Amino acid sequence: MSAREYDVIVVGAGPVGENVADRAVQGGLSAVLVEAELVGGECSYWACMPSKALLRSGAALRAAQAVDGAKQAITGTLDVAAVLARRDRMVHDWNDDSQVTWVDKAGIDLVRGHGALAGEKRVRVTADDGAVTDLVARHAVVVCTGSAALLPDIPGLRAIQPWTSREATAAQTAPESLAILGGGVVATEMATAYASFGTRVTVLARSGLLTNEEPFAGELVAASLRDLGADVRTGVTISSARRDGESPARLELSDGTTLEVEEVLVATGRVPRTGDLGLETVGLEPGSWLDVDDTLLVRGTDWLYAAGDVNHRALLTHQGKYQARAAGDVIAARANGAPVQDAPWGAHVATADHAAVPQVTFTDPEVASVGLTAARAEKAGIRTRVIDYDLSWVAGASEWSDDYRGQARAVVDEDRGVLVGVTFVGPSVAELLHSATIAIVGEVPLHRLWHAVPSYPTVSEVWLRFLETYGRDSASH
Ligand SMILES: Cc1cc2nc3c(=O)[nH]c(=O)nc-3n(C[C@H](O)[C@H](O)[C@H](O)COP(=O)(O)OP(=O)(O)OC[C@H]3O[C@@H](n4cnc5c(N)ncnc54)[C@H](O)[C@@H]3O)c2cc1C
Ligand SMILES: NC(=O)c1ccc[n+]([C@@H]2O[C@H](COP(=O)([O-])OP(=O)(O)OC[C@H]3O[C@@H](n4cnc5c(N)ncnc54)[C@H](O)[C@@H]3O)[C@@H](O)[C@H]2O)c1
Repeated sequence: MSAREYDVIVVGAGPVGENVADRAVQGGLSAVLVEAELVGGECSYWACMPSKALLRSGAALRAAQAVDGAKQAITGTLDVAAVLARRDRMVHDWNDDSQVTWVDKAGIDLVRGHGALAGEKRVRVTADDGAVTDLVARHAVVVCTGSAALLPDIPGLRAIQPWTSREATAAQTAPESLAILGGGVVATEMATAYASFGTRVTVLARSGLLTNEEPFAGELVAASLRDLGADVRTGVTISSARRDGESPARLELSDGTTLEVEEVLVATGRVPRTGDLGLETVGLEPGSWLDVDDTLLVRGTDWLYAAGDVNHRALLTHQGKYQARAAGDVIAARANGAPVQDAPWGAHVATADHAAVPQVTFTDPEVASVGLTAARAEKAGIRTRVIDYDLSWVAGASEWSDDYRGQARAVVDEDRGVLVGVTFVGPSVAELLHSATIAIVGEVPLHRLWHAVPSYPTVSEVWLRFLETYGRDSASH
């Protein structure tokens, strides 16, 4: 059977693959998506969307409980079955019909099955029933296969069939008890969700919580998890695990204690989904993250691109979709012989991956950060000044809640007079973050930020407090 030919073949129809194909088609090219599971990927069905749905109801309840007058109206507790049903609606009951309709309308072809490289510009797709479709690309193959949960090599751990993020986000009931291994984003979000369901949660974090963030972020999240009833243990990990039949899992911990729990969630990071991708047919190492340049081209090739989690630049949907726009557009530009804008901040490069990656962790309080932490900025050799501000001191915070707890930090590059990092920790700070992203990407000088006046009384007045704390030269003259 002869191979079907397209300008661009995209392997993996998660949020990133969908966007690469869309941009390529908008650039006048033909594109095909290859998908082994559900169109929409991990993000739509087992990650961003279901996890946020599991968190939102508890956050809404606690927000109302923090305001006198509203709290008196609350007489019940979280309805866990209703939360899970809302999550089911959010993931369309794990049915991808609506996304397939979008792909079709966007003018993108779809081939279902497992895709693997079969030499330069060639992809072989094997469907569940064993049927094989061979594809050949005129211009580019783009790998957007994402990542999967990493299971550390701990004796007995695999045998007890622990939950990963997939089982935690797709659960149909809340277990009575849950141990969570890890202190990162998945661990803290799922600890928040399950603790609010009434599950007895134990977090086992070998270092602190959210150690990639400013130190106060993990401290505030740990305190609030404890308020929710979770047992947060740091400096400890699982040494071995065992489960007999249907009985609880028995965990031996590194501090010599034991823990018996109904379920164990392993949230210790990700591995690339490249193990069975045929990388060896093009001289690359199976199972490795794909190293790309700023146009998302895999180094050492002129036809293979990788975008999203699989290139390990920033494991976030929005950042992967940003890369996808650059990749789809640069493939079209190169195919059409149009100029390539690959200078920093050009249309065809993912410069923000290095300078301004925004991330919100939807714990309670939320952690919203962009750019460098103070420690990272210092390590990068930037002459910094750190501005700290207690978010509860702004008028908007006291209006928002009767017990507002939050903290904010801005990191200034003293030589350039611009911000290089901002972190907000507090209730509902997620929506504040984009202001900081714009300030960093736009390299807005601090003296100009004085003219960006935040509305009174909103939490965004923290921007004015940052500036007042930093000081204004003209005040002393
Ligand atoms: C619990 C959890 C919560 C998260 N929450 C957020 C959040 O709130 N916000 C955020 O920005 N990020 C979040 N993330 C991260 C986010 O899910 C990922 O960054 C995002 O899904 C990456 O998109 P992607 O398209 O690169 O990969 P994926 O979404 O993983 O999609 C890859 C697709 O490729 C397919 N595929 C893989 N191999 C093959 C193959 N060989 N052939 C054919 N198809 C293949 C897969 O089936 C899948 O559909 C979360 C992650 C987790 C685990
Ligand atoms: N809201 C969001 O944007 C969101 C939500 C969930 C996940 N994500 C993304 O998904 C990715 C994966 O999240 P994650 O939480 O799995 O990874 P992570 O890298 O955030 O955290 C991993 C945690 O596991 C610990 N760990 C690693 N190996 C271990 C071991 N062998 N034993 C014990 N502990 C170990 C680390 O110390 C760390 O605390 C992240 O990069 C994150 O950005 C984003």
